[in-house]
Amino acid sequence: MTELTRTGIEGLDSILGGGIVDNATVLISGNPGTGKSILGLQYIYNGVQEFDETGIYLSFEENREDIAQAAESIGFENWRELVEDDQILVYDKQELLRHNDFNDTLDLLLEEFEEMDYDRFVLDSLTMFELFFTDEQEKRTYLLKFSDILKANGLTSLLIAEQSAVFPEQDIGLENFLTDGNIYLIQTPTESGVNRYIWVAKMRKQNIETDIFPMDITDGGITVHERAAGFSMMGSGGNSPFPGE
Ligand SMILES: Nc1ncnc2c1ncn2[C@@H]1O[C@H](COP(=O)(O)OP(=O)(O)OP(=O)(O)O)[C@@H](O)[C@H]1O
Repeated sequence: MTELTRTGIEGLDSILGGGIVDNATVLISGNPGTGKSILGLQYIYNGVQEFDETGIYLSFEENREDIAQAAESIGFENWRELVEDDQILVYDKQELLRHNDFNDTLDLLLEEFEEMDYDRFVLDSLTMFELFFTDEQEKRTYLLKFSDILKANGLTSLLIAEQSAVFPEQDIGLENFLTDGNIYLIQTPTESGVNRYIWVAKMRKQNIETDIFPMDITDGGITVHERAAGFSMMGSGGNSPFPGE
């Protein structure tokens, strides 16, 4: 039987058919503010708190203090303790961008991963790869190497990408072809705030629900409601049904 890594996010695991297949690499995409970082933090935090699994959180976007504050503000009050205890390993932007050579930094990281025994991995975000690798072939080769090493080290990974929900057949970044799964976070403006949605568009080897489901972000993080939102990305003539997408 396939072993699954549960996200522990209410509603999401059942949409995923139980969780994410162990050692898979899943792309989490969405516009700014859609909840990608919160999903990443929650995945790592739940792993430790609920499933006794360790996690690596790697951020090119924020420093260690910002990450801890974000975790605390969403209700993960013992985040710092878990980091001090090495149950969560954080690499922040200051550490990652310390070396002049991005390639060297990545190689050093991958070497370190090979000596570690962690279960979960989050990268926030892939934008750094876009900035660094101007050559598509080079980027593709590197991303394949990166994802192979994550898998070989038993890490079940979420890679965060700044991109809106689009059709898989359309203009879509190369990294979509290198991952085992694609999850999109979507928000639409309302008079009083935003409506939030999650769409599991692809998950290799898993029987997933491909409807779009509403979700909320509250204290405690993301909750997914298992009542489909009543629209789909399929058959809308190439245009996203979401205003603002
Ligand atoms: N405690 C909370 N209750 C409700 N909403 C919250 C809470 N904390 C954060 N949010 C909402 O979560 C969203 C931010 O989520 P997050 O930072 O994960 O987004 P993101 O997709 O990673 O954005 P970016 O790409 O800009 O980093 C904001 O819209 C904010 O309003």
